[in-house]
Amino acid sequence: MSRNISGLNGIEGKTPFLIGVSGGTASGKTTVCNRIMEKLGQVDMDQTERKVVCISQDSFYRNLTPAEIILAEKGQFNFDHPEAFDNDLIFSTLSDILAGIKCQVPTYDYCTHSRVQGQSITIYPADVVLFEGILVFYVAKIRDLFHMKLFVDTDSDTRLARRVARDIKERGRDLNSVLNQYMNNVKPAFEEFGLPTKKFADIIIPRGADNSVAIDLIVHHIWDILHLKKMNGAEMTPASIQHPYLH
Ligand SMILES: [N-]=[N+]=N[C@@H]1[C@H](O)[C@@H](CO)O[C@H]1n1ccc(=O)[nH]c1=O
Repeated sequence: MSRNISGLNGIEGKTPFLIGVSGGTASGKTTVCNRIMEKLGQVDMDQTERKVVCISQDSFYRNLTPAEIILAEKGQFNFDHPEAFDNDLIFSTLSDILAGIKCQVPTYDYCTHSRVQGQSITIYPADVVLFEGILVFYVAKIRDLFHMKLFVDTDSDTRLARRVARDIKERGRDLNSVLNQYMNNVKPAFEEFGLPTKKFADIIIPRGADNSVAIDLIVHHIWDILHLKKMNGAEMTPASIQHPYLH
């Protein structure tokens, strides 16, 4: 989802500030991204037009083989495993985004467990790009692309309650299949693959989108970095602010 916080003006060729947002299923990753986009608009009103874009890792689920589709329809395919994603496509797409190149992102359908043929979302060059998902920090070459890494740390019982409500309401599931999938795949995969990536985060956000103090701090830091970059980057940067985005 892309949001123009003050008018469309993606800057061709400029390197966007790339933020990775990870956390367990239903931890509030997407809501945190939306709060950051909204608040950046409020903080940044006096700046030149700035474009902020949010992309989901779920858009990059790989195509399944016919046998895997059958497993998925029985709730037995592990969508929480790193190999469920097209990681090479994620890497090449984020690399294009960092080069300021317009690119396409696939459209994924949770009900058919497959990409919608012939449909994609165009991502135009932006100032800030958020990339959110359960395993965005798992693959090192992808993890190393981010200028900032956030981990949304929400209690697992809260996440399960939200997940049950969401999957029944939005993804056409029944209670038993959601709980079985959670116990057999989602929970063990998060403990084996997702939780260990918390150590790569620059900022861990307890309670997710409810934590307005953390989100305000993050938004003001993003604004400072963008503002310093606009003031011709490193030579204007106080020694106290050393950030890879500025060099
Ligand atoms: N099952 N399961 N878990 C994954 C994962 O926890 C979550 C990631 O947003 O979406 C779920 N997911 C992904 C693809 C899909 O076709 N169906 C689905 O339920």
